[in-house]
Amino acid sequence: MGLPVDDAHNPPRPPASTAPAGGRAWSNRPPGSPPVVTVPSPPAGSADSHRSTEGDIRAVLRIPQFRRLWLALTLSSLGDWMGLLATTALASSLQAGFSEKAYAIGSVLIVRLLPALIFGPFAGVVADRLDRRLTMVVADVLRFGLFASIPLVGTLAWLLIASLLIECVSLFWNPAKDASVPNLVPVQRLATANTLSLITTYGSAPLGAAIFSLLATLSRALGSSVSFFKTSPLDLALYFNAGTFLVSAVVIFGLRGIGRANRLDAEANPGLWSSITEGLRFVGRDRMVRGLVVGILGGFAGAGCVVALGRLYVQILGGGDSAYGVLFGAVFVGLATGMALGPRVLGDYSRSRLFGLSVTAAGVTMLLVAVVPNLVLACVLVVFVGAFAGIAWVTGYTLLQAGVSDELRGRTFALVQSLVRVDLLLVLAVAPGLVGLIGSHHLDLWGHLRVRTDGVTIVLLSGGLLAVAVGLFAYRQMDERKGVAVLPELWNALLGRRAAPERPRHAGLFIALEGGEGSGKSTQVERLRSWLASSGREVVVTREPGGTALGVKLRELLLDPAARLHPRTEALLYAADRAEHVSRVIEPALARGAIVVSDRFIDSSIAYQGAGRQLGADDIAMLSRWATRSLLPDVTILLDIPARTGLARVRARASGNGSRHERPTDRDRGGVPGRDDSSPFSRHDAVPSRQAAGKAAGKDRDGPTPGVDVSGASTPGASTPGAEAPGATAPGVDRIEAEELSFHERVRDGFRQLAERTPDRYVVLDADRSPDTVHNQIRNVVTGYLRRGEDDGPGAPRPQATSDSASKEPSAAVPVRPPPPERPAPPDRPTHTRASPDSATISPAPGPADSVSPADPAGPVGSADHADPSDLARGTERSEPPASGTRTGTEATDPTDDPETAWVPDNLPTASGRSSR
Ligand SMILES: Nc1ncnc2c1ncn2[C@@H]1O[C@H](COP(=O)(O)OP(=O)(O)OP(=O)(O)O)[C@@H](O)[C@H]1O
Ligand SMILES: Cc1cn([C@H]2C[C@H](O)[C@@H](COP(=O)(O)O)O2)c(=O)[nH]c1=O
Repeated sequence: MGLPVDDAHNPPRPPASTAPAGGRAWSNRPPGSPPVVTVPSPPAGSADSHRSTEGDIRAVLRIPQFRRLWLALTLSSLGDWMGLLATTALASSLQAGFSEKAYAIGSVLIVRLLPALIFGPFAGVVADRLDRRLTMVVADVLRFGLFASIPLVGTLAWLLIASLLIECVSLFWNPAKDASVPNLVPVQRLATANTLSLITTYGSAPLGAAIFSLLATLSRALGSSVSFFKTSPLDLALYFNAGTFLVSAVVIFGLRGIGRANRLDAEANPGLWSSITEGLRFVGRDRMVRGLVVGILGGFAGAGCVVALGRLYVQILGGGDSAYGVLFGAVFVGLATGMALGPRVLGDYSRSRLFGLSVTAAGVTMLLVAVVPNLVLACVLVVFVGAFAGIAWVTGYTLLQAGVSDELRGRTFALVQSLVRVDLLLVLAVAPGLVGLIGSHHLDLWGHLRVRTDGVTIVLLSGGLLAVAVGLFAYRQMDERKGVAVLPELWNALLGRRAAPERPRHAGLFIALEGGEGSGKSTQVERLRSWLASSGREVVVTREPGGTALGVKLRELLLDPAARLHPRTEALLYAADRAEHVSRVIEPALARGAIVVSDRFIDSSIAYQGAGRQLGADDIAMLSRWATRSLLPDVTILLDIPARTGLARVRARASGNGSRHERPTDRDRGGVPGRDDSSPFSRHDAVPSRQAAGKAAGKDRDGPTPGVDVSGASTPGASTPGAEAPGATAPGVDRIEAEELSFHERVRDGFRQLAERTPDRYVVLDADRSPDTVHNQIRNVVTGYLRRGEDDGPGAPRPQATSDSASKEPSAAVPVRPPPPERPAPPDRPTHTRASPDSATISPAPGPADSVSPADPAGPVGSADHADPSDLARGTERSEPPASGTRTGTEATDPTDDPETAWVPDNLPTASGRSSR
C-alpha cells in the first residue's frame, strides 16, 4: 500500500449490472469526457436522511461483507504506516554518518513515491481486469513476504528494492479495494463507506506509530537478555508489520462478495499527463483553485520536511527510535484532531480565509519546531503543526469539492494528487540531501548560548518559511472578504459566535426606499433616478418583489388577491424573490460601481411578514439574510406615513383618481443595453409589476393622489376623503394592500422600530409632505453618501454594509456598518462637486428659489431635477462643510430657508458613523 492518498473523491465504479435504478450513471460516457459521478441522496423522508454521521457509520459497518473489507483496510493501513516508520528508521540505523543517514531515509521515501507517480494511472485499469479478491489476497501475501524479508536480508540495498516492490504491489491493492466497495454497500451508503475508509487510512497512523514505539521500546528492553533484539531493535516492528498483511490476506480471502469486474473501461483513470494538462488550464485560470493548489503543495512540502527529517531531528534533540515514533504519531494525532475539530470549532468562519490562515499557522509552528531545544516541547508543537495541516486539508478539500464544477472536479483532484506526489518526491529527495550538504554544526554565542545551525534546523526553518509564504499567497489569492479585519472575525468564530458576514467591498452605492403602502416610494424612486442620471454614473433602479424575470412571476403570485398563501409561504416567496434579485441584479450592479436604487428591500419583509404577519422579526431577518448573503443597503430611506393616509392614496390611485409612476425602463435606469442582468426592466420597457399582478389598475399614472393634500400641509392621518375602509377588497387593490388597517399599522411600527434600532443605515422622512419636499430631503441624504464616496476616491471600493449575525441582540435589526456620509450641506449653500468619471456630480436639494409649486406638484418645477448637469460639470467649488450643529432636524437657522426643503434629517449619520441624535 502506498503513502495513503485520499481516494474518497474517486469512488470506484460498480459493475454495470449492479448499478441500481436511479443510481449512479456510469455507462454511455462519450470518450474523452470527464467521468461524472452522481450519488443520489437518500429518498426524501427516509430514515437515512435524518441520521447522524455516527449513525450512518454504524449502519454501514453492520454490513458483514463491508465490515470484513474495512477490517482488511485497517490492517493494511496500520501495516503501511508502521512499515514507513520501520523502514526509514532501519535505513537510518544501517548507515553510520550523519549525512549518510539522511540520504538513506530520503531514498526510502523516494522509492515509496516513485511507483505511484509512474504506474499510478494504469493500476486502476489493471485492477479492473483481474479478479479483485484474488488481486488483493496476492498483493497482501506479497507484501507480507517482502516486509518479512527486509530484516532477514538486512541491507540498505534490499530495503530499498523491497520498499519499491511493496509500493508497486500496493498500487494494485488500492483500486481493487475501491472498486469492490460498491459491490458490498448499497448506493446510498457509499459516501459514508468512503468517509470511513478515509478516516481509517489516516486514523491508523497514530495507532501504527504507537505500536511502533511500543515495539521499539520492548525490543530495547529485551535487547540486554535476548541476542536477537540486541542486533536490531527494529526487526520486531517489521515482523509485526508483515503479519498485518498476512491477516489481511486471510480476511479478504473469505470475502466472497467480490470478484472479477463485470465491466471494463479503459478510461477508468485519466493518465498522468492528461490529468495534468486537462486540469492545468482550469487551475491556472481560477484564482481560488490556484490559491488552493499552491497552499496544498506548500503544506505537503512542509509536512514532507517533517517526515523526511523527523528521525534526524529527534536524534539532534537526544531522542531515539521511540521518540521518533512519538514525534511521528504526534503529527497524525494533530492531523486527526485538526480534521475532526477544526471545522466544528471554527464553524462558519470563512473557508477561503481559513485555508490560507491554517497553512500559514502550520508554517509558523514549524519555524518554532525547528528552533525548539526540547523534545517534549517539540512533540507538542508538532501536534499543532499537524492540527493546522489537518484544518487546511479538510478545508481545502471541501473548498475544492464545493468550488469546482462537477465536470472539472475529477481532473482537478487528479492534478492535485499528481502534483502532490511530485511535490513530495522533490521535497523528500531534496530535504535530506540538503541536510547532508549542510552537515552538523552549531554556533556558540557569548560562550554559553548554543545556536543550532545544522542541516536539519536550517531545512526545517526553510520549510516553515515556505509554508508561511504559500499560506499568505493562498490567503491573498482566495480572500473574498478584503477589508474585513482578520483577527476579530477569527476571535468571534473561536468564541462560537458567527462572524459578521461582511461582504467584499464594492464600488457602488446601494440605496433602498422603504415604507408602507402609498408612502410615495415609487414616486420618489423615479425622481431620484432622474436626478441621479445627471451624475454620469450608472444608475440601476429596481424593486421588490419583481426585480427579475422570475421575480415578476413571484410578484404576480404574491399580490394576486385570489391567491391564498400561508404566511410562511409568503415569507419564503419574498425571500426567494430577493435571493434572485440580489444575485442577478443588485450584486453585479454594485460590483460595476453603479448606484442601485431599490423600491423596497429586506426591511419590507421584516415589517410586513415579521411585524404585519407576526412571524417574528428575527426569523424573517435571518431568512432574508440568508437569501441575500447578508447584503444590506448602504442607506435605507424610510418614507414614514400613517397607514391610513397611505392606504387612502393607494385606494384613490386604484379607483383611477390617483397616479402611479411608470416603472422605469432600461434606458431610464441608465442600465447597460444588452446586459443580461435578468431584470425584467432591462429586457422590456414594460411596466411588468402591476400589470403582471393583473389587478392594480390606476397604480401606474403620474401625479399625487387628488383629494390628498400634497402641499406639505397635510395632517397625518387626516387625508382620507372617500377612501374605502382598509381591509376591503377593491378593484386594483392587491392582496397585501387589502389587509386590514391594523395589519398596516403593525407594518408601520415595524419599520419605525427597525429605523430606531439601526440608525446607522436609516433615514426617516415624513412622507406626508409634498413630493418635491420629500424629494429634496432625499437628495440631501444621498448627496452626503455620494460625497463620502468621492472622498474615498472615484470608484473606490466601499466596505459593504452587512447584517451581523454574530449579534445576540434580540432585535431583528442587526447592527450594520455602513460608510457614514458627511452631513449634507445646507440647501441654502448650493454645492457643485467636481465632475469625475466615476463619481457623481450632484447638487443637494435646492433652496427656496427652487421650491416646488403646489400648482404642479408632480412636476419638478425648478426642482432638483433642474440641477443643470452642465453646470455641475463646470463647477469646481466644493461646498463648505456645514458648521457642526448649525442645523438639526427641522430647525433652520437661515430665515430665508424654506423650512421644508431645507430640512436635514435628524438621524442622518455623521462622518463618525453615529446618528446625530
Ligand atoms: N407626497 C405625496 N403626496 C400626495 N400624494 C402622493 C405623494 N407621493 C405620491 N403620491 C401619490 O400617492 C399614490 C401612491 O404613490 P406611490 O405609488 O409613489 O407610492 P408607493 O409607496 O410606491 O406605493 P406602493 O406601496 O403601492 O408601492 C400615487 O397616486 C402618487 O401619485
Ligand atoms: C418586498 C416585500 C413587499 N411586500 C409587500 C408590500 C407591498 O404590499 C407589496 C409590494 O408592492 P409595491 O406596492 O410595489 O411596493 O408587497 C411584503 O409584504 N414583503 C416584502 O418583503
